[in-house]
Amino acid sequence: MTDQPRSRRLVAAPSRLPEDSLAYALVTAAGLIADVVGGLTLTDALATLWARRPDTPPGVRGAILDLAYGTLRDYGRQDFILDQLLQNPLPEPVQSLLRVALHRLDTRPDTAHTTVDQAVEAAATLLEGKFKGVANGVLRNALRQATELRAAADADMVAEHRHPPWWIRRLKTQYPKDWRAILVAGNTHPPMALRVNSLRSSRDEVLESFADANLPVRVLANGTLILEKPVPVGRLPGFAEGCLSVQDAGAQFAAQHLDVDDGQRVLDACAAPGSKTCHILELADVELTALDTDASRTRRISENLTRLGLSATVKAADCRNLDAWWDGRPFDRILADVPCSASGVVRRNPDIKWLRRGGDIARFASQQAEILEALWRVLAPGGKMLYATCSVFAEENGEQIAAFAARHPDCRRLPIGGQLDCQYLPCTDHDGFFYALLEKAA
Ligand SMILES: C[S@@+](CC[C@H](N)C(=O)[O-])C[C@H]1O[C@@H](n2cnc3c(N)ncnc32)[C@H](O)[C@@H]1O
Repeated sequence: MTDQPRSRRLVAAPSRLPEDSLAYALVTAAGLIADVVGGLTLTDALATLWARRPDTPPGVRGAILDLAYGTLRDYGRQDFILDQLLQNPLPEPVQSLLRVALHRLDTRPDTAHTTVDQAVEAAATLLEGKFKGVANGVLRNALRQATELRAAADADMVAEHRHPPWWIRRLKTQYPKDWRAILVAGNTHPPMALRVNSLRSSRDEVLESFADANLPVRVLANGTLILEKPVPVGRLPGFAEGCLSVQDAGAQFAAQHLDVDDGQRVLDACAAPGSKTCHILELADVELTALDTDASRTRRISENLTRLGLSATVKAADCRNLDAWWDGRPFDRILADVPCSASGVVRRNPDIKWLRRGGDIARFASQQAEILEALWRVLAPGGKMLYATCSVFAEENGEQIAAFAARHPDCRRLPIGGQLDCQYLPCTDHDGFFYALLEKAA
């Protein structure tokens, strides 16, 4: 995905394909991939798709999502293979249809011929069917040359690791030992992780209800429940009653590391959609202000608070603009869960790795530095601020905090689990997160 003009071009699946056919899922997923190639996030592309086709049955939605997410996880590999098979890229969305079909050939070799037939059916409905023959030829060549193509892809850095070159190089420099494991984790399917709302239920009660519902689950050291197989939230016993929330185990460390106590005044400065806000309120009886600059996303904070039976003051404001939201009373605890590259959560948002550019990291870092400066002013003497990102890049994490501490003699860094830079690398159990706890001199 190179620097393309950011455009919206969702492709409507032609109605003559039956909705429950593989061809329909392939062509619809191809439209989503073409949107991402055009610069849209997958979340936005999906929102548009479901708004246009609200009656899509759950099974069809699932098939489209699997293909779209899987294709974006593997994107670098399919483009490498298409480069070997095509003289010039085909116009969108045909090129993306081939990406999706290659992804399916790779992951479902048992149904290779069905995939090719259905992809050709799908191609017949795009751009007046002009590329049906080419699609057929390319996919059949991909099957015939599978062994050679696989070997060539394994020898190419981007095709092998399925991340952009600048990203791989950065990780190699910053994590000489772990870069490969980080990339592998970024290409896996994320687990469905849950948080128990201790105000509404106990972990034992939840475990019992899951056993009754035949939903196998395991418990991590920080209390996170990991479902063996993801299910729609509607099937989770106790979800509607506010006993549970969906939240990655790495994200659950935020409220746990903030060190909150009853009666404190707490600020969650970048709070939407409010997962960590709610977790803090489940852990302690505090007076909490939840801020977010994005007014549409602050509504999600309020919805989550209501579902879980919690309350906080929710405001839409840029936390750097103190005049817009601060009443002058300092906070005992501040969570600064700042906007970041999200490089630690690419397995959940695989479009991110292709949409980001290397230069974005410095832009995030300077925005984060501004947020830290503003929030330090509203922290009470003796108070603590937890800085958090879901990034693995040092510029946004250790380097950011080292520079901040150097600028502020009244800042003392407190260890978390024995470490000043608490970097959780993405792995089977959790996404990648960074935490640093800062105390202001009394
Ligand atoms: C990592 S997300 C927060 C996730 C949230 N803490 C949670 O756990 O649900 C970062 C958030 O920061 C918000 N944001 C970005 N810049 C901001 C600013 N200057 N002031 C307040 N919020 C900001 C974004 O709108 C986004 O919702």
